[in-house]
Amino acid sequence: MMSLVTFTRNNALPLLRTSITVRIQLNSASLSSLVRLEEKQGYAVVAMHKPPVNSLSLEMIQALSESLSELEKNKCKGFILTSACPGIFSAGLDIREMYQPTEERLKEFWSSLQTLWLQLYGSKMASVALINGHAPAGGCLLAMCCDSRIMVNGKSKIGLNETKLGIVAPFWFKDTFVNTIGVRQSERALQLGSLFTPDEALKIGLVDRVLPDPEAATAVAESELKEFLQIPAMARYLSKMRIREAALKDLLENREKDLNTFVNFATTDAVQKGLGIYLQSLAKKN
Ligand SMILES: CC/C=C\C/C=C\CCC/C=C/CC(=O)SCCNC(=O)CCNC(=O)[C@H](O)C(C)(C)COP(=O)(O)OP(=O)(O)OC[C@H]1O[C@@H](n2cnc3c(N)ncnc32)[C@H](O)[C@@H]1OP(=O)(O)O
Repeated sequence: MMSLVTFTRNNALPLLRTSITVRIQLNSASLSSLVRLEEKQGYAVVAMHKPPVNSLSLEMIQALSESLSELEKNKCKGFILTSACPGIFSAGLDIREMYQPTEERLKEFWSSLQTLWLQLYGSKMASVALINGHAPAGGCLLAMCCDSRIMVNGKSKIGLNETKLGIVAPFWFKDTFVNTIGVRQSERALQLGSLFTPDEALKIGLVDRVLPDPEAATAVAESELKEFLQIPAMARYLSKMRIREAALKDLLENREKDLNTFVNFATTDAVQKGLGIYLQSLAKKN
């Protein structure tokens, strides 16, 4: 099967004062076609490609994890996380993974998501989310794990809308949200399941910049990442950890408990009924 992973190589010069030449030798053959990796000068672009909406299925989550591991293995210093599906960053968790699941797959799904979050939120690499479309729930979580968020203006929305589906954002989603926009805004938005327009998101600090079109947003994402990469890497990473380490530690110490809570909660009749109705409403739209 042809791999959709695109990989262009060039003679990269180091961007980091503290780094040696950043040369990413991606093992594209072993990577999934769900994520496109592209090498740029001293950083990488990680583009989700699971049409139509980049929903985070088990395979997609694992593909993202593998891509990050590949970058780490190659001593990549930074990356831009974006989407190769027009108008969509990510529709969040694939709801079909949670609806009428087998227990075995549901556990693997959640455990893989925990791993991805630990990897992304605790990453030594600098990262910028280039949010070029809708980013509800898990999509918003991915963006919040990055060090900076650049959003393209338009009709897309971003936020943690879990309550609208009758489900509850886990504590580590909440921690990430609170660390990004603060306690009061989080408390309100989590309860209401608010989805924000780019300008609203900018106002509450959920995104850092809003640009009128994808080209302008890409240019700003690149310059933003370069700014992060110019800071001595260890100092930058340890400063990030000052904010994030408590949340990371909390999940690391409570992984099993969180997994059981999720499985028990997701498989209740009420949640299954709610997810079924939500899936139908998405299908009816079309
Ligand atoms: C006590 C508590 C303890 C523990 C917690 C326990 C459990 C809770 C875990 C909670 C975590 C949840 C995080 C999540 O991410 S939940 C997912 C939330 N996502 C959404 O609500 C987004 C839904 N989708 C949309 O709103 C739109 O699709 C979107 C705006 C993204 C794009 O709109 P567009 O018009 O462009 O596309 P659509 O026609 O709507 O969709 C195209 C097809 O894609 C399917 N689809 C969309 N989203 C999803 C999804 N998230 N999962 C699976 N499938 C999805 C949609 O049905 C269409 O399919 P077809 O009709 O073409 O077959």
